[in-house]
Amino acid sequence: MQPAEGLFTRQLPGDRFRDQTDPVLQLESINVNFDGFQALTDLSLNIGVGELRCVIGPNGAGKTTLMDVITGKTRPQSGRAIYDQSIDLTALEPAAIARLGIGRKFQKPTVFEALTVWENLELAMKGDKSVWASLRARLTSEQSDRISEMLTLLRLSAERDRCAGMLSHGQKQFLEIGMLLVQEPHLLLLDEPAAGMTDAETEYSAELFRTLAGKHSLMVVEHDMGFVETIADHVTVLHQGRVLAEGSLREVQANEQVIEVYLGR
Ligand SMILES: Nc1ncnc2c1ncn2[C@@H]1O[C@H](COP(=O)(O)OP(=O)(O)OP(=O)(O)O)[C@@H](O)[C@H]1O
Repeated sequence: MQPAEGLFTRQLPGDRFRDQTDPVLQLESINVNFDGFQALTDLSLNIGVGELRCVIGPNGAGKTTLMDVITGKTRPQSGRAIYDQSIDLTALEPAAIARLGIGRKFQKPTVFEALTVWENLELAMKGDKSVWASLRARLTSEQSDRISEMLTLLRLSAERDRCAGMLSHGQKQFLEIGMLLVQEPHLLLLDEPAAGMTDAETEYSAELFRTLAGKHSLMVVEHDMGFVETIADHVTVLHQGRVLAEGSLREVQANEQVIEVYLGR
């Protein structure tokens, strides 16, 4: 079936066969063991095309390890991570996985502080060249328009010529999300994106993620339940490396085991 127009930012080989209910990512019985410590156990999880999934869980539940498996940083002892219904990510290197359209944002923003906001986006868009070669190469007018649009979306238009190091923590977080978005990812992995943001920035993050879902698939690891409540269609609760519960936030909050893990009852 043809996907809805505008659902994908760039074509993947499987696009013409799928619709929004199809998975972009299928984790199947993933096991990760670190020197005898079992960090993920038989973990299975599907993310739909255009879905916004929140992954929550107490400290040490395995959320970071899960993202590390998807991005190729950690290789599981067993299990598969099928992307685009055909590619097993567990056999690929991190750079190859990024090229397939999987972008990851870590908790701490990593922007080039000495460069301007515009230059940061320009570099991210041009990708793999060295910094100076990249900045010397001219942008096409289409690329410039795309960066301008991104600045508007991120509410950073007034900051375009400021050094990124001068931005607030929240603005740096937005800039880094923009640096991922100009690379047109299909699947975005975001680790506690609202941490350290002001209330207004958190509110805008929620609005931004809801706008991005549909066009991109998003997996958001988050501790802030208020934030999860405002963004998530679907929540997965991890505990001790396993999926403890899955469903709407209301459903998982009513789950006895989840209440026990979170509230210690
Ligand atoms: N390289 C490693 N070697 C040994 N143990 C590890 C390694 N990486 C993670 N672990 C362990 O695996 C478990 C899961 O860790 P992980 O960082 O994935 O949890 P998390 O849910 O992201 O926690 P947090 O919310 O605190 O970030 C933890 O007990 C951690 O100590």
